Amino acid sequence: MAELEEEVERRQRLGQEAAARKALIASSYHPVRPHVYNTLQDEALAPEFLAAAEYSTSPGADLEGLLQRLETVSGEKRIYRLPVFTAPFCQALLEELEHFEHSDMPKGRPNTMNNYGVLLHELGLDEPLVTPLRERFLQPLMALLYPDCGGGWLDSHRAFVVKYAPGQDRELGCHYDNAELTLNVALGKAFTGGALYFGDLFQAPSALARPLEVEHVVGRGILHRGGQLHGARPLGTGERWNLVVWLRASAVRNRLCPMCCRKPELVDDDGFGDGFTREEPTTVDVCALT
Ligand SMILES: O=C(O)CCC(=O)C(=O)O
Ligand SMILES: [Fe+2]
Repeated sequence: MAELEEEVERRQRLGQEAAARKALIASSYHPVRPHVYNTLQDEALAPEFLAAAEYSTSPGADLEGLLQRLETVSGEKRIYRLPVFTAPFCQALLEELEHFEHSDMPKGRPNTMNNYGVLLHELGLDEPLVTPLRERFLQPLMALLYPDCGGGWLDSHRAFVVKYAPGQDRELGCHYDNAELTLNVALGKAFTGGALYFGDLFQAPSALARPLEVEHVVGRGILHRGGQLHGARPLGTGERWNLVVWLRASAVRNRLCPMCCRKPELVDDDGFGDGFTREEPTTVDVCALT
């Protein structure tokens, strides 16, 4: 019980501590690649990603059409892949993240599983980079790929970079994400090993029976459901930096917490917290439209 109470208190402090780190970083951190802080421009995005997102917002777009514009890694597991950022943008973002990692700024770690890497929100990269990426590009794609998982109702996210290197974290245990949907983009550097493996949805019996191995390809992003069991194999050589965006739809998680599968009991928090809301997002009653 003491351990549990301590963990509850730790979690209750997270929001405030993150806000304090964010404020300090905003006032004293000097970026090395300031242009990654500019509002996301189409030039930063891979042509394939732009084309898939543009198709998804066009009238009459459907799943079949979108599937022609991205790679289906597993139809059965509904795992997809496509280039997300241009190589120069991946490089610039990586340089910025590495510069931050080497700075003496305070660092909140991505989650309970990763000891290295950074939270993009604390770095001030949510507003210019991740929020536009979610709203303008990921939402239309996800609405077609995963309409049943809140893909069309994404209203918050938790974005972080995970880093694997010799002498640091080298692998990631099997888990499911605190997210309805996840984007995982390999930013670099050069590395061997570190493939992702995917089982079934975590609720399924023997969900890890025959895992599917998926190699990371630098510049490409993997899309999957948050509840799909997965982990990362040990890094062989080099360093691996990946941008992970846990995408959340309050319309889905307000009904059922994706971690414990129960009706959530909410506690006030700063910012987006874990993506739950007290109010339902305004929805359009399509049956009332005539
Ligand atoms: O190491 C990876 O690429 C996977 C990271 C991941 O699954 C997570 O942070 O939720
Ligand atoms: Fe994950």
